Amino acid sequence: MNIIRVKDYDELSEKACEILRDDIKKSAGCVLGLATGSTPEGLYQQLIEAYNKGGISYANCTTFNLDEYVGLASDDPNSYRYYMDEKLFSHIDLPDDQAFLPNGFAMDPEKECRDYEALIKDAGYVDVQVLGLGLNGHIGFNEPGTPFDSRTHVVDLDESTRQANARFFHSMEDVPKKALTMGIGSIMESRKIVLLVSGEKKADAVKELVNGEMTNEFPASILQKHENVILIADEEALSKL
Ligand SMILES: O=P(O)(O)OC[C@H]1O[C@](O)(CO)[C@@H](O)[C@@H]1O
Repeated sequence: MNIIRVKDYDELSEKACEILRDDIKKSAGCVLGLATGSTPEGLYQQLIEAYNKGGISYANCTTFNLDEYVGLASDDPNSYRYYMDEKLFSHIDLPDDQAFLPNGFAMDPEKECRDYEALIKDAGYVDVQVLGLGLNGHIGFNEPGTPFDSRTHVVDLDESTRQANARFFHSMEDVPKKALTMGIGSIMESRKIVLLVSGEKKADAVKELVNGEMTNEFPASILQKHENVILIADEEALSKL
């Protein structure tokens, strides 16, 4: 794992933007894997700024997001589709029909998961996947105990994950109990992974990620096995290494 140490969150966002921008420029048909949560927000802002300066186009890119809550419509401000539209898609020239997220409102969620896998395969798999890190080591919504070879699937969210995300909802009861997520096996097929971690509260998780044993009780530990992972982390997140 290649670790890039940065001073703070702003530098983390700039560094991640540089990497993605170079990949997008290198391959016009770049397939991007995208994440939600608080951590990539700065990256998306940077990407918008870079786009506004010119010289970069998403017209031939395809994007696949990691996950989506079950039961939230795309116009629900807490859905990840809404998040992506607001924070990135509506500001760049990525065509709507090239931006994919699992449909949390699908009538048949299992079929939706199979179809999502097929779409990723048809696109030639993900070139560069952006990832955040959950406090319990989750990647996407793959909670502890998820098999390393899992494909896109429906998950019951951990109570700790629901609590961590409750800040976005009116009350704890409003936080969905299920989600659709790309599996760990699906994530591992990405050619390159850019993992973003910021802040002191993630320091224990980073220590486990880098020095812990590889176990599905800490899903992100599988990344030790991937040949092309770049961890961009700030000083606080790296403070326990
Ligand atoms: O960046 P945050 O908000 O700390 O979230 C970390 C991870 O948790 C999730 O938000 C899911 O709980 C992921 O989407 C994200 O990668």
